[in-house]
Amino acid sequence: MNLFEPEIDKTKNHLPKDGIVHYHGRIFNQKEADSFYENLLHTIEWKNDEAYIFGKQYITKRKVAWYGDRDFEYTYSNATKRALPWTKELTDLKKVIERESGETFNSCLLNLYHSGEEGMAWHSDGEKDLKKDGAIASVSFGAERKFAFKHKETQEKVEFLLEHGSLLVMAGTTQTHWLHRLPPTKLVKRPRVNLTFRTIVE
Ligand SMILES: O=C(O)CCC(=O)C(=O)O
Ligand SMILES: [Fe+2]
Repeated sequence: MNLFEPEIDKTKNHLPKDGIVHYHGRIFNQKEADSFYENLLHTIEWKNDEAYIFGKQYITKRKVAWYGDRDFEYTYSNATKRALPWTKELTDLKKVIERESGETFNSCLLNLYHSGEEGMAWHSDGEKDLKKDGAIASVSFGAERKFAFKHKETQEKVEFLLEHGSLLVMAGTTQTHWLHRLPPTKLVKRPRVNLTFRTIVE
């Protein structure tokens, strides 16, 4: 037992109702996490995201990339994207995440936030291409950032600090009843890479 780091209960549901969120904490040690972080920054085909809102095109500062088992098409914010084939590191990472979470995934959306000024607004990942109530595994590398859930009716909030090399799993009816966001902050200057492993239905 480590007396200095609090034990994390990976089986604890952090949502009080209407969904399941498990936080596994840091599942990679410092060296492994540093290595994935550097590797992902340099090997992923990062692109600025585009969204169409009321027909007007917006380009995000945050960069994104999408990988999958096949060249899936995936639509959100009225823009259609096509998945790239898994890289060696993503395949390795996916295996570890599937073992740790007990779930399987066929695609991954990656986000690169250059600093705390970039975040993601309240949303849920309930697009029609996604498996209904399918688990989403969120892996974080780089700067530690706050991550929040808000219940769609009661506005109840649950917050996390997503650490370097950590895993958070959203499951059950989480996307139906809860929103989540990555709040922007002036306090964080370093980049963060996030991967969300998902299941697309064909
Ligand atoms: O960066 C994060 O931690 C969350 C990303 C997210 O919610 C998404 O890609 O749908
Ligand atoms: Fe999301």
